[in-house]
Amino acid sequence: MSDSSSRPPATATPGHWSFTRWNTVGQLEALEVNHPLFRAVLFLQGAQLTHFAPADERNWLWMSELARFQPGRAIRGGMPVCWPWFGIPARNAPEIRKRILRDTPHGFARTSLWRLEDVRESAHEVEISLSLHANDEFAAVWHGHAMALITFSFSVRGCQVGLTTTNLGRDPLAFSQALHTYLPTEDIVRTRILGLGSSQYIDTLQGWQYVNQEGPVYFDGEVDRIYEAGEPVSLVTPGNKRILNPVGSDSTVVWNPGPEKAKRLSDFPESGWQKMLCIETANAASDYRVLNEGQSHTLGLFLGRKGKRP
Ligand SMILES: O=P(O)(O)OC[C@H]1O[C@H](O)[C@H](O)[C@@H](O)[C@@H]1O
Repeated sequence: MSDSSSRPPATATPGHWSFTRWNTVGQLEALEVNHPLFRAVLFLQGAQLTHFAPADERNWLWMSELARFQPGRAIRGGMPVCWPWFGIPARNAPEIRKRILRDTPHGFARTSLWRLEDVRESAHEVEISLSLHANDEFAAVWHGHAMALITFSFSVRGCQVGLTTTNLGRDPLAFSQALHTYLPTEDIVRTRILGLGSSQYIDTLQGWQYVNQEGPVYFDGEVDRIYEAGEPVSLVTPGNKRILNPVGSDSTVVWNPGPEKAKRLSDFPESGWQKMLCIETANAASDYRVLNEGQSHTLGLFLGRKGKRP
């Protein structure tokens, strides 16, 4: 269900662009970028990217065929923004937990309406910025005052994302977060991640104990790990090689629900776990951040082809 037009939704700043237009998908507004060199789809809800690919290539992001596009409902797939906390509140540091008033995972940014700040287009690149002002409007959910500004830069080389958090409150702000990238694979058991080989991880499925990673990460069933590493990683699937270079991150979450959890997940096909995985560029577990009044921190990533740099 999609209605393409260049008419902005009532809440958005109008703009005149060559490659970017408004599109309604289900009940949500999205910006659709159809540049001669690449295509992208970015939702105002959650500032969630659901599609990025160079022209004539398939989506570099995995999207659930059961995803629903409804106000207040997390979109299953693409690149959800987990902010201002990652994971379940109970597993966050006390300074983060004390600000959380509703027991929902991954914060409220992914289900909130972001504001379009800017669209900048050129012959080689399109940049889109959106903001979320977390103030009294979120007082029932979270106690704090902060601004999130996210910028996506799309080019034929790949997709760059920068999420800057600024503490607008007086007290120190502790927060955790992730750019929760869903990636496709042709076959999860023939998929591996390189670059995490000399780190340790928290295995959330084994009582949150620390485990040393040796060699590439392989998948054979459910995987849910927080690596204490912010190094560039490579994803090698039977058909593709991608790189994911983090910025401002010292933790990387690797997740695949496996066959049992797949049945319990919302908007997720039962066999979907065989065709996807998540590599989440994060500030999670002990890598959470604290900002004093007026300070900012940027978490970012570059998703590209292996062997090519931004
Ligand atoms: O179902 P969601 O709230 O979107 O969470 C999906 C997944 O996100 C992260 O990767 C967590 O580590 C997982 O434990 C969780 O299942």
